[in-house]
Amino acid sequence: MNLPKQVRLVEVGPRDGLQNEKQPISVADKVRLVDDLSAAGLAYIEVGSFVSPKWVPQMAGSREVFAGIQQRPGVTYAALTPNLKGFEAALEAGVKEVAVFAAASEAFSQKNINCSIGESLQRFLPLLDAARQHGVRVRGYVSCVLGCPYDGFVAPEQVARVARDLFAMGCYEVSLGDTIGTGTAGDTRRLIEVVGRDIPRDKLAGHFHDTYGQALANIYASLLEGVGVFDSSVAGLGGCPYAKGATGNVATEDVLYLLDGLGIATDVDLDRLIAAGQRICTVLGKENGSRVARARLAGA
Ligand SMILES: CC(C)(COP(=O)([O-])OP(=O)([O-])OC[C@H]1O[C@@H](n2cnc3c(N)ncnc32)[C@H](O)[C@@H]1OP(=O)([O-])[O-])[C@@H](O)C(=O)NCCC(=O)NCCSC(=O)C[C@@](C)(O)CC(=O)[O-]
Repeated sequence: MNLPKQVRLVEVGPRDGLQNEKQPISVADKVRLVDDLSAAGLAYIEVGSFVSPKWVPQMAGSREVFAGIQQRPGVTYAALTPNLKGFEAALEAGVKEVAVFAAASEAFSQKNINCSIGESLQRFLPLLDAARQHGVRVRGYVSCVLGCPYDGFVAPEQVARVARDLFAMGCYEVSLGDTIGTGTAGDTRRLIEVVGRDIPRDKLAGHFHDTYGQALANIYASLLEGVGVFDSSVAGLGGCPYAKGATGNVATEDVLYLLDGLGIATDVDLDRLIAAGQRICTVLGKENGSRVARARLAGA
């Protein structure tokens, strides 16, 4: 087995995990979550997004969250920005790394950011220029890489075109999002094979929602294909406001357990992570979405 020796985890819980919550979550609770995650050893945390508050009300306090967190050395605290306006707001909040997000399906692009794929890419150009000027790194996302809630099947070649454009315009890494979590390990390997013709595999990341319970299998398939960066969400929090029925991202605790079993070390303390996940679940009044956390908390 030729697995990557190191894996980088991108913790998206405070953003992807919380953006869909209907109940108000205080800035203090969001700050506590981010601080708990960094204390557990996660080195990359997506803290929030600078998007229209009419579209995603839960992320409206992102500026305050950035102001409240304890920034630990060596940890990247990132934000989602859909356009120059969002980028400028992020910059004002002191954000040092942002992510732009496109989709591989036209219908999802319209529902999520109210424009076509082509228009979204045009919007990102001035953002990437501004980011270069300010020394801000930009990550790219492609949604619906293994299926779209509106258009159904999405061809890997279409994903590859969008990913290639994001990479060519300066995104240092492209995260491939299985937004609705329908993809299988076979689909994942084919996708990486196609996208990997244009983009080095060490510049790709996997972002698997676990709606159909395939996320860990898809991560393993990605590892076999040489991808070594994965997005995950503590306690499996989340869903997507524009993908009905989608559950959260794969739980970070479950990914750690998988990696540990493969002999791939991370610097994350699983017990502290489980405590962080359980705390936010208590705040939200939700069951913990991590099977590993549930098992450990039950004494298994
Ligand atoms: C992109 C827009 C803004 C277009 O929305 P729009 O309505 O077409 O924008 P607009 O340019 O016409 O502006 C309309 C209003 O929004 C304001 N506005 C404009 N931009 C901003 C901004 N950045 N921040 C704050 N406000 C903004 C603007 O100032 C104006 O305010 P008004 O004059 O009406 O008071 C909107 O559709 C939007 O904010 N969408 C965000 C959707 C979102 O956050 N989705 C979830 C994240 S993506 C995701 O979860 C998938 C991912 C990444 O995890 C991977 C995966 O799983 O697939």
